[in-house]
Amino acid sequence: NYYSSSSSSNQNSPPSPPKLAIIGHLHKLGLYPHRTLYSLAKRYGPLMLLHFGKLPVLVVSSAEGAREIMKTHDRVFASRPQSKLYDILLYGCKDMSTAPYGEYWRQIRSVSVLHLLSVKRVQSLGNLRWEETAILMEKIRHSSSLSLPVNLSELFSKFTNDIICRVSLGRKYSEEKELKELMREFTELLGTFVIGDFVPWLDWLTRMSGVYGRAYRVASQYDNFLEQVLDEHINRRKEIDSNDDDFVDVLLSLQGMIDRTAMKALLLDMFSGGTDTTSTVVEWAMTELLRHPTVMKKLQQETRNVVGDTKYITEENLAHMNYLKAVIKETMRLHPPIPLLIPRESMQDMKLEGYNIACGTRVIVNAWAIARDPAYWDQPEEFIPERFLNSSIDVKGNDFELIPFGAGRRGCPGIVFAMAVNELVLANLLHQFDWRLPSNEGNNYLDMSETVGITMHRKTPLVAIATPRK
Ligand code: HEM
Repeated sequence: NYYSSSSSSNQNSPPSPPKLAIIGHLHKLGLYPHRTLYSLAKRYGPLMLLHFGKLPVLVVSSAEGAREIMKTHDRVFASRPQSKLYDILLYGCKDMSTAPYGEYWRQIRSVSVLHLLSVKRVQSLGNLRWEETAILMEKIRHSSSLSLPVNLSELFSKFTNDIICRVSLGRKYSEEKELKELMREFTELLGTFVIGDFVPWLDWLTRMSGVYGRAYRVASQYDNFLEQVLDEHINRRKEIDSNDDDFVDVLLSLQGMIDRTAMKALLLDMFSGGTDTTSTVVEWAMTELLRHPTVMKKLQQETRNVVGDTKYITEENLAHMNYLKAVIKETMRLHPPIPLLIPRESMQDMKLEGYNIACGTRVIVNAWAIARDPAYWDQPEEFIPERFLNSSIDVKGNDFELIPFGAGRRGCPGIVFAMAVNELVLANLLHQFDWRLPSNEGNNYLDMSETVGITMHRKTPLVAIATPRK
């Protein structure tokens, strides 16, 4: 018998499904871990203990549980699990998102929050967002004038990548094919599952597969690129005294507070944390709007009410668009870009709701499951933005039934940045164009399959036809 039985009584651990001898519960994860873990949680409860290899993993699937982890005991659960692949790709986990809890993390986080991602800093990037949004709208107008369908997934991905590149590095790199390929490979590697992290003696399987070799190559190529960017900026800074500093300029001005490796690692965070996440929100929002024409009409009505016949929506206009905000929240409820958030790790033995949780336990919060739990949401599977109109629930990490950005001291520091982009682009897409699917089969035929890497996006690209609004 390869299975050992449920260990709910084991030293008073949380309930646990039967597991296999060596790999524990790893075989249970399947292609869509957020879905399989949700099904398991329905059976074993909102605090469930799994084992990945020998490693204990606490899976949290209720808002109350999430509050315990990310608020009540936030400090205990404020570390991140280490992985050999992250070590290779992220300068020995010198970036913010994978750095273990401690003085180094605290320092780079406070520097970034203050200088790179603050409300003031994000506001100062308004012109840049505006220019890139205008370019995106122009591309759509062009396709529309030729009666061509628009590949929205591709456009959104390029749009957010261009914004992040301009903001962080000072210019776009999307025409540089090699770099684009490098970024794609980097993201793919970050999302790769490595068995050796859980069952060390099976690490040879990963080595054999060539993943580590690829990671070393990608890390070295990326390092060359970032070194070049840093040098270019240092030389340029000597020549001109520019007012529109990009992130690299800001980081260089902080020399002494952070070193060169930290700078490069933080730049990698911007790409891995900021690009795909932001574009998938717009991608899923447009998907849901195409499936719900009445919601789309209502949103278009709102933009009309606010700006009338004026062609563009500006950032000042957004403050008056409550329905737009509700549409974005509802999109993030049903399609959180990182459905299982980024895992945490506990730093001491403790008791949680009567259960013993050992130091070093990995914690997965299933934000996807919580956001569709009928205990908190009416008609949870339906896309109904109206539910947010007379509600104070927000995505900022205070309402634990909706935590697409996580919460607490390790919660996402890019939230203001991401929301500013999402709101502006979605408002303009709807204000400037009418949208329909290319086929005449009706909106219910729109493929809703997901893929999961680091982020959860559409499996097939979203293609739609735009007509400029009169
Ligand atoms: C819609 C867009 C985004 C979503 C859904 C998102 C989601 C998340 C989530 C779930 C976490 C983990 C939170 C936790 O452990 O509690 C996180 C962390 C992080 N995010 Fe975001 N993010 C987004 C955009 C951005 C942007 C635009 C940036 C930067 C430009 C960014 C940078 C980071 C960083 C650096 C961390 C690690 C923080 C730490 O460990 O201290 N994110 N994000």
